[in-house]
This record gives sequence, structure tokens and C-alpha cells, in this order.
Amino acid sequence: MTSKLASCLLSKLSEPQATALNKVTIVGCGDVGIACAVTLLTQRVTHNICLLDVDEAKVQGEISDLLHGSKFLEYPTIVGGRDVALSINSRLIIVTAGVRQKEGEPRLELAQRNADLMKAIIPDLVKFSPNAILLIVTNPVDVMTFVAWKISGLPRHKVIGSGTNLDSSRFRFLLSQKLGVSPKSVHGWIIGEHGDQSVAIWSGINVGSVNLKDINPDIGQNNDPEKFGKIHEQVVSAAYEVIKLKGYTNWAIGLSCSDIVKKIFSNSNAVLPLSVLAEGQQGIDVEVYLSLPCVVNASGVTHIVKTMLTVEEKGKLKKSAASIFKVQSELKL
Ligand SMILES: NC(=O)C1=CN([C@@H]2O[C@H](COP(=O)(O)OP(=O)(O)OC[C@H]3O[C@@H](n4cnc5c(N)ncnc54)[C@H](O)[C@@H]3O)[C@@H](O)[C@H]2O)C=CC1
Ligand SMILES: CC(=O)C(=O)O
Repeated sequence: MTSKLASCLLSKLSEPQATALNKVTIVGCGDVGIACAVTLLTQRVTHNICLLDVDEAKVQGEISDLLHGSKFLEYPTIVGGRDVALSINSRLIIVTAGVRQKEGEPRLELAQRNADLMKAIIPDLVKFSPNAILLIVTNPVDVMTFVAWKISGLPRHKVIGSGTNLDSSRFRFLLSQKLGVSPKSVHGWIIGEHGDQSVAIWSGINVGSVNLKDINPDIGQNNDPEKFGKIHEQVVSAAYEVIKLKGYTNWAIGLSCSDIVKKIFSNSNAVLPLSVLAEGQQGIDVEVYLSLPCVVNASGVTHIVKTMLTVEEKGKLKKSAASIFKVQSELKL
């Protein structure tokens, strides 16, 4: 507060703290970045946000628009612009900058363009916030998380991809519709690639202690009389469908990211399907990031759950790893 009137109004006892804790920087202030900002603020996960984008006018417009809603939020501090220095001392950085899919375009085709962008932005972000956790969202998210990990020099547990937290939410929503119970009460998991080669763990879907495979041993298989496998197909096509209708996806990924950050900041030890360095897990023998159920807390990812997969599920996961690794190997880094 600098005005003369303010100094007449208030008697100063000490310097106010310049920044609050739990600063989250969001890189890329497009449709996904702004959905992350809105959900973080409205779900009260943090009130301290830095928005970075090469489009200075867009960032300033978004900041003003959000700040005009301050009265309905919890005392937000929102800064931003083009200058990476604004992100200093972030506790967590969400990277959403980059190109997105055109209608019908697979995520993996974005790899080289967005890898070049990661190379340009990650070193400075880490320089200004060496203790931050990186949460990568830019697609193809598994490959981009690997690239960010390599470039950042950060330990693996602090570089995480949003991965199949979103796909698993889509899976639970679709299952919930077929079963007539809440998505929060259907414990179902999608692992592997966030994309066309994701893997549904049909052997481990649980509602109120009942494993659905015990009722329908063929659930999710080709010979399943109830054709539950179609639900996984719908999960895989979900983004394509939404992109066909509105040009992009943003609200579900914003909610997914806000949920991940909440579970990190609250040191929750929650288990979420996130993209992590998977080499050595489930027979994967290449250096790839893909999603597995992980324990998340204030340190980042501290454990990977040793999920009991069937031989078939393990085979699909290895195929998923091979598909990601192929794209990764062709990158010019
Ligand atoms: N992992 C996931 O589940 C999901 C990932 N995505 C991905 O998120 C990314 C962003 O998607 P949208 O927000 O829809 O795209 P968008 O085009 O609306 O926004 C991208 C933003 O990045 C900015 N940008 C470009 N280069 C930059 C740089 N060097 N520094 C800072 N900002 C820069 C652009 O100016 C733009 O504002 C895409 O790669 C998309 O595929 C989208 C939905 C879900
Ligand atoms: C675009 C994207 O990756 C998604 O909505 O799943």
C-alpha cells in the first residue's frame, strides 16, 4: 500500500510478507493453463499464482479478469507476464505451454515441437525455483515429462506428469454411469500412456469391497457379454470427441491438476495414477515416463504401488512403454 491516504488510514507496525506460501506458477496461459488457475483458486488449493506466457497481453487480461473476482476468492495474489523471474520461489510449477492437437491428430505427433519448447523454458524455471516440483501437462505428456526431467537435472520424484489421472477420472465417470454409483465410489485405474495406448486394469475394479471381476470374470475382454471394454475405447476417444466439438479440452484437465496439487500441498500420501519414470517397474526395461499408481505427498512422488497386473495387462503396459519410447528415441534433444 503506497498511497498517502493509506498511510493516514493505517498505522504500520511491521513490513508485510511480500509473498504468501504455496506459490504455483502456471506456464502457458491458454485454455488449459487458465482452467488450472481457476480450479486452483476456486477450490482453495492456493491463492498465490504466477501466470507465464509469451503472449503478454493475454496474461495481463487474464490476471485482471481473475483479480476482478477477488472478492469471491480467498485474497488471491496473481502475478504474471513473459519474464520467468516472476516465477521465483514457486513451490510447484505446472507446464501447459505448447501446441495442442488439431482435430483427429494423435498426441504423439506434437512431440518434437513441444520438446523444443521444453528445452527453451525448463532451465530458467528451475534456476528461479530450484526446490519446486514440476507438474508437466503439455502433450504428449509422458514424453514431455521425460524431456523436462532430463533437462531440469531435478530428481525423478520431483518431475511428474499429469498422466492418466485424467483418463482414470473419465474411466470412473463412464463406469459410474453404467453401474449407477458415484465416480468417487468406483475404484478403477487407467495406467500407461496418456493417450491411445493406455491400459485399463480390468482385474482391479472395485466397488464397496467387491471386485467386479469376481462377478463378471470376462469384464473388459472381447468375450464380455456386457461389453465393458467399450468404456475403455470411450476413454481413449474422449479427448478426440471433445476436440471435435469445442476445439480443445480444458476443464477436466484443470480439475485433475488442481486435485494433484492439493494432494501434494496437503502432504496427503494419496495414491494417484501419475506419469513417473517407470524403468524397473512391471518388467519395463527402458527409460520412459508413464502412469502407474503412485504415492504423492509434499516431496513429490515417493512410492510406486506394486500393482498386481494380469499377464495380459502387463503385456499391454509394455506395449504402451514401447510406443512412448519409440517417439522419445526419435526426438532431437
Ligand atoms: N496432459 C493432458 O491431459 C492434457 C494436455 N493438454 C495439452 O496442453 C497443452 C496446452 O493446451 P491449450 O492450453 O489448449 O493450448 P493453447 O494454445 O490454448 O495454449 C498454449 C499456450 O502456450 C503459450 N506458449 C507457447 N510458447 C510458450 C513459451 N515459450 N512460454 C510460455 N508460454 C508459451 C501460448 O502463447 C498459449 O497461450 C497442449 O500441448 C495440449 O495438448 C491439453 C489437455 C489435456
Ligand atoms: C488433450 C488431452 O490430452 C486430453 O484431454 O486427454
